[in-house]
Amino acid sequence: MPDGLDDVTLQRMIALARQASGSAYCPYSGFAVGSAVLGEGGEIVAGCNVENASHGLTTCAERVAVFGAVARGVRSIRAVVVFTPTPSPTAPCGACRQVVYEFGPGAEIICACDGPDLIRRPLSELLPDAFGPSDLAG
Ligand SMILES: O=c1ccn([C@H]2C[C@H](O)[C@@H](CO)O2)c(=O)[nH]1
Repeated sequence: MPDGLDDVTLQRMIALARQASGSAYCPYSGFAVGSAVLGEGGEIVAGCNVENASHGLTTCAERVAVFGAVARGVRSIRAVVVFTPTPSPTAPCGACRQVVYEFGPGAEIICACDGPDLIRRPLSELLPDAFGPSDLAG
């Protein structure tokens, strides 16, 4: 796996993402999501989904976590955990994959849930041939 995410850090990320899902503001969907982002220096920043009465302004947990990490100075993301309190794991939406790519093209994505299954994939598999900063360089 990219950058060898150790099990202690992974379990800590899952615990923080699970805790963050408890703060989700999701009165419209009832679908609570928590996320935890691991920065290059080992910092972990969590987020939850925040819905809005306009629906279109809803922000996913992963983006809340990424933006929170960036606001704390993180510029390189090693891994992202997505937690849903469901029997099987949920993969991140396309918009969140693109946002993670900006700061972590080599990141590992881990999808955890209340059941035993865990999805672990490099972002490069979830978002192949991605558009990114280098496409604007020329
Ligand atoms: O990867 C995902 C997918 C969905 N949601 C949120 C958005 C919305 O609040 C609810 C239902 O789509 O789940 C996330 O936070 N992350």
